[in-house]
Amino acid sequence: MGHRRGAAGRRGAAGAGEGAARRAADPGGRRRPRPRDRRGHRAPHRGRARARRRRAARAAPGRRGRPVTGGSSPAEPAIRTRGLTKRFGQQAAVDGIDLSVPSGAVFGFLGPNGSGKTTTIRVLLGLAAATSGETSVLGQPMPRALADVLPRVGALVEGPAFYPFLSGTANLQRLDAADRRASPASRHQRVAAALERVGLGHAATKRVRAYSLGMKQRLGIAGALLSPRDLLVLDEPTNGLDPQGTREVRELVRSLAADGATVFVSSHLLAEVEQMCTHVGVMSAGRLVAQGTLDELRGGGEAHVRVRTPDVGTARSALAGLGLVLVQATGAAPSDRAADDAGEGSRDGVVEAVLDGAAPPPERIVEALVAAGTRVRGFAVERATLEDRFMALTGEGFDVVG
Ligand SMILES: Nc1ncnc2c1ncn2[C@@H]1O[C@H](COP(=O)(O)OP(=O)(O)OP(=O)(O)O)[C@@H](O)[C@H]1O
Repeated sequence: MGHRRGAAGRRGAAGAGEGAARRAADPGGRRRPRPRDRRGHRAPHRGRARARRRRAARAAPGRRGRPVTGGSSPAEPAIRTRGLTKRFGQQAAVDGIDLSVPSGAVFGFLGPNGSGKTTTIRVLLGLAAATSGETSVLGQPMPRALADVLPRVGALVEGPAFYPFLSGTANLQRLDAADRRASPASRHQRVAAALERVGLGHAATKRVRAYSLGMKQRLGIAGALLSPRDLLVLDEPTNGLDPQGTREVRELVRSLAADGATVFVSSHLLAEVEQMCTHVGVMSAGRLVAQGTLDELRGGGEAHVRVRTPDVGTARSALAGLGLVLVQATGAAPSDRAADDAGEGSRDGVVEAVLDGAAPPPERIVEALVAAGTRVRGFAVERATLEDRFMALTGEGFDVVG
């Protein structure tokens, strides 16, 4: 169960806070100032951004809400790595991972503490250099295309840090002012829109020290949304939140994806990932041990058939006769029909077998059991839960509370 670490701990451990997240979200403007016109004013980017938005809208006409800005094909993964490795001395914190995050997915990056999630995110955002391997983000090679890609990526890494004595609006205005590409003339609208988007419009003038943790986290996400983004990278956005705050952030994350952005969200909470994600990648000790849609991962678990009967021996023979591999047979073996007939009753036992692709359908199995003389008192086809599956993959438990 829980190995939760507080937001302050996270900041301390990774040695970066708002500055890093902000740089991650927006380094292009700082590193590559826009050219100036004859009067010394910076050339506006608005026309280019509009053109990009129009292209994106044509590429993904079904999407609603805030337009995406990207030029990458929808079929192209939003994030792809090949053999990505990050070593700290002898330790491989990330060990040759091949990650593929489909465009438009809400991708849950799940793993126990210390499994390499934050390190991967830091490499993806150019906050740390990979030791080896290849990475592309929004269809462009990283870190080569960092300056082009990062303005299209909103990030919340290491938890948000704000001035507690300033209002939500004043904090976001300061953040926006640090973005050299952002026009001061439209700052007010941008900040108001971002606050509305995360449901903080009503608390815009309130000082941040009076915000709940969930509100602070949503303010952090608002900071990542000050300009349109194609990809949002959120590192444990519900860490340390109470159930209400967790619910608020979870709903927000789902709605961001509905707007058309790809959302890459790390978590050590299985239930959280199940509730808000369409896809999942599972990290264990630096390795990516599984990835796919939630259904694919669920389907990856073996299905079993469980029969409750007093006729354990008969059931075993019938299932074996159908070619099923028995995994357990417990209880009232051998069959004691005589005891039953004498009104003494017989104890039920359980016979369980693996249901692989070659197995007959459940109704045929029941038929065969009954034909063999098994008194079937219970019959179930059970598939491994995601939790069973992840336990098997990682050898560790996950927090299951949301
Ligand atoms: N700067 C660093 N120097 C040395 N080791 C590091 C550094 N950053 C991370 N590590 C180590 O790399 C491993 C992976 O850490 P990482 O923070 O990526 O895991 P995580 O899955 O994000 O865990 P958490 O959920 O606790 O943040 C850990 O063993 C950690 O101690």
